[in-house]
Amino acid sequence: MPAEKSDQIFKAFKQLHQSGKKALALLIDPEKIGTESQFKRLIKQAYQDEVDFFFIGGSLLTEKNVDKTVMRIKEVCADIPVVLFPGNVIQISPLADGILFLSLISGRNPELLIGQHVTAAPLLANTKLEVLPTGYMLVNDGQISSASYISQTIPIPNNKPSLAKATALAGKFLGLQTFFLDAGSGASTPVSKEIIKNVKQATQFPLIVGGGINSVEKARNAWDAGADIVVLGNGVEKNPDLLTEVLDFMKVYNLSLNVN
Ligand SMILES: CC(C)=CCC/C(C)=C/CC/C(C)=C/CC/C(C)=C/COP(=O)(O)OP(=O)(O)O
Ligand SMILES: O=P(O)(O)OC[C@@H](O)CO
Ligand SMILES: [Mg+2]
Repeated sequence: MPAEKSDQIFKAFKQLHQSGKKALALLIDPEKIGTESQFKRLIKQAYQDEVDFFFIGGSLLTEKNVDKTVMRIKEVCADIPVVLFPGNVIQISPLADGILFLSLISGRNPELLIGQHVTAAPLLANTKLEVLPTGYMLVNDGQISSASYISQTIPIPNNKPSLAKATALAGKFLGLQTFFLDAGSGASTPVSKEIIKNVKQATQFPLIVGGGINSVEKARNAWDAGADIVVLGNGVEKNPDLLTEVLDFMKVYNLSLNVN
């Protein structure tokens, strides 16, 4: 019998989308977490600053330590959702709360549109992980990111909102219910406001935006354009104070929207 699944994470995503309240996800790369004490400090900081979600994953993870990373987060804060953001099927951990079941709809690589999913589905059915069907779109101006290289796909050009909109609409018509626009980790230019606006307006579903967001201003641009959840990865790896700065700003931003 398949394990019973909760729908708490998708409910939280929908609540954000419906209320207009903004949220932040901290992306943890299990292979870039530094020493035990540095990692504990970061997770405690995220907890105190009230981060909304932890995302865990990477384009290419070479050590099998996703389980251990989830456990170490849960030891410090059990009540913040830990969501897998997997580059492939071996990054599944039954200890997390949910999984972004990404289909790379900006690409034409069948393995990442449906292949990994067929391998993962029976495993996921036997876990309590909440499965979040997510249209994953890489958007970039030609810079090769780990995700575009590993997936061997061409991102949607950042100045072609009509292509992004058509792709997202196709994802919506296929039944996807969350969308993730990613410029790729460490991108020099984040996803454009125009693309975020178009995809949000076309899908009317929760929207996650990440890649190259390494300042309060870039986070604000993404939220202003329609992102519900902004993802921070490399920026916080380089400067943990960025997390506090962005979360402090987000609280004021949400107060100004009067949606708390
Ligand atoms: C459905 C399942 C289980 C797997 C399929 C997953 C898909 C479609 C993946 C799409 C392509 C891909 C390789 C995505 C990776 C996204 C990710 C976790 C990026 C995190 O950043 P990195 O690209 O690892 O950044 P660094 O190079 O900075 O480490
Ligand atoms: O590491 P950064 O540039 O913040 O990107 C995060 C994530 O969206 C990458 O897939
Ligand atoms: Mg990585």
